[in-house]
Amino acid sequence: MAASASSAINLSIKPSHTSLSWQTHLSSTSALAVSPLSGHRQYPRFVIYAVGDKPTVLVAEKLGEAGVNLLKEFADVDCSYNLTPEELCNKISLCDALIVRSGTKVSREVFESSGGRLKVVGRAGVGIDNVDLAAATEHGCLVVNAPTANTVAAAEHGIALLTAMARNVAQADASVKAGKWLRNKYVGVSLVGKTLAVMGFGKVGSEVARRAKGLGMHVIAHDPYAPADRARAIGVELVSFDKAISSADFISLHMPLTPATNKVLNDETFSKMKKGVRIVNVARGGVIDEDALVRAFDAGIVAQAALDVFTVEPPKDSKLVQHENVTATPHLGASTMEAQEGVAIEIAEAVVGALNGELAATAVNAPMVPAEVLSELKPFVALAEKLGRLAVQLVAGGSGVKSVKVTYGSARGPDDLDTRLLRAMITKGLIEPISSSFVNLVNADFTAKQRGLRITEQRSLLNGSPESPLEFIQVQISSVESKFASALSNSGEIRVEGRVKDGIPHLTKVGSFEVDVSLEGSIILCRQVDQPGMIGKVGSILSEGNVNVSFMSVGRVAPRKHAVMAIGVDDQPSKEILKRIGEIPAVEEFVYLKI
Ligand SMILES: NC(=O)c1ccc[n+]([C@@H]2O[C@H](COP(=O)([O-])OP(=O)(O)OC[C@H]3O[C@@H](n4cnc5c(N)ncnc54)[C@H](O)[C@@H]3O)[C@@H](O)[C@H]2O)c1
Ligand SMILES: O=C(O)[C@H](O)COP(=O)(O)O
Repeated sequence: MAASASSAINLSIKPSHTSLSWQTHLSSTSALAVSPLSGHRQYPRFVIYAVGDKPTVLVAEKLGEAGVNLLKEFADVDCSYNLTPEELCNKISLCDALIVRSGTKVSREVFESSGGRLKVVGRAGVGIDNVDLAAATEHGCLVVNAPTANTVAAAEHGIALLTAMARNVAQADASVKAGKWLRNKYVGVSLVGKTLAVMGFGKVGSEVARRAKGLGMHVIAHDPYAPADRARAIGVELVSFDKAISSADFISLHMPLTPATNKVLNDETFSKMKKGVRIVNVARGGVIDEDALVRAFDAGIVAQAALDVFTVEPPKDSKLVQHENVTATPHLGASTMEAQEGVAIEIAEAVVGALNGELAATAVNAPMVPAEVLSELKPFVALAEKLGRLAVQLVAGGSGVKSVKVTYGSARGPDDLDTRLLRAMITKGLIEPISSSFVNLVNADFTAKQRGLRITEQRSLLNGSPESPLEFIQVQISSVESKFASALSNSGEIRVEGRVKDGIPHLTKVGSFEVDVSLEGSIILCRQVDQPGMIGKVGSILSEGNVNVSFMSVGRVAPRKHAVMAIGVDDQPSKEILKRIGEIPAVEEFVYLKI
């Protein structure tokens, strides 16, 4: 049995194709999108996460009863509140999903302690600043949130704080209860005609703006990412940061806590504000430099502040909380009966869906793939993974699998084919057979980058009908040796190509040889001198070994020259059977591949 042979057919893109290419240097975050969607969407079942018989869900903070009941229909539910970080780390290796609110830090240690079992973190609310998203992604753990159910509650609390602060409600209440009657001390300020700057014009910010307009305020907003037409529709002018803070009588904060918004109100920005400005914060404590706010009170810049959120919660020995011009609430923005019920249902549905293998509409660290795109790509997703598995099993040595080129043959325009899912599944197929990594849509790009695997994607634009999203997928691995030399293209890469036929993935090219074998079970690839009786010889050896053949096809260079036989088998042939195939005189090389 010889080790190699040269390929006689040159695989090239057909003359009718034009070639269009783009390259994706994979990074851990570039392909990930924060969900722009709100509300519930049903995605088709699409198993990406390993699912046990009955998963265990740890609910680490109080969750509305309806949500807990929904979880119980599907999973074993462990409601354990007030866990220390150590207790959480100890428990987590027994859990498939974790549900938290803002009071639990889901740190890198939590993911590391999970031993790979934790597949979903559900944040029963909006802010995900308490979840280490990078660590979640690296560990292939999906993070979902419940972004819509508490919007109105937070906006109402913002308005409650705004009006209570302006009329000293909390301070006056405390003094009356202390037996005092200080009518002159607690003279307030009016809201009507005053300028309110809404910082962060998202879901909560725009609801606050709407309500403040109803109170007769002049509302402006700052949000670098908000669409101007949404602001216009509510009658709000979008302005620069400096204009917003310098012209406002009241400032209400509604942006997420990010590196860009961390301590965005600080000594410098307080110094630009009008004297006597009043500040409301129902977003995140970290957007205000709390020491600078105390200094701004002392300097007479800020007259009052109403704060629902703090850098550290609960705040410890805080000069700020004790300040007489501060109205404080213990992170109550989302705490209405209605919001908590809604959030509990929203997160329970998202977590159950994710454990069932659905792609969550509220995924925070995975690409959002619309339902219709998913359903048409589904057979190609299976093909992509199988081609990755086949290609990597053909590698015999060389400099390691470092550079992989994927070509998608499609009649669709470049903007019409979302390849993130396909790329993730090819990556899964390439990496899982040669490592202990568990690769899914969440961590595929990250895992590839970690392993130094560069995947470039290229489109071969075909002339045919754009009805089907794809005609073929081709996977090429460069700078490696192959254990089946016929799998090498003329330019020396391992090359496999497949198509979907009647919904079933097929291998249609190996190196330069055209074959046609369905990618089910396993495959024997065998190169031989093309001569009569070869199919019979191999077939009878397999049948003597009780190996069922599901599919067989032969691709050849020319009659009586070299041919590659692809044989689909349902059962694993014994070593003895494989040896006997190799001993057939006309067989030049062969390989058995598990798909
Ligand atoms: N206190 C509570 O209980 C409570 C309840 C709900 C939400 N929240 C918090 O309120 C905030 C807003 O929630 P949401 O549901 O409206 O989120 P959202 O994502 O709908 O809106 C946030 C907005 O902030 C904008 N933004 C981002 N960076 C900005 C920047 N540098 N400057 C100005 N704007 C910026 C975004 O473009 C977006 O429009 C979050 O921090 C959330 O955690 C708190
Ligand atoms: O981001 C949020 O949704 C709010 O801050 C609510 O947080 P909570 O769920 O801890 O009340």
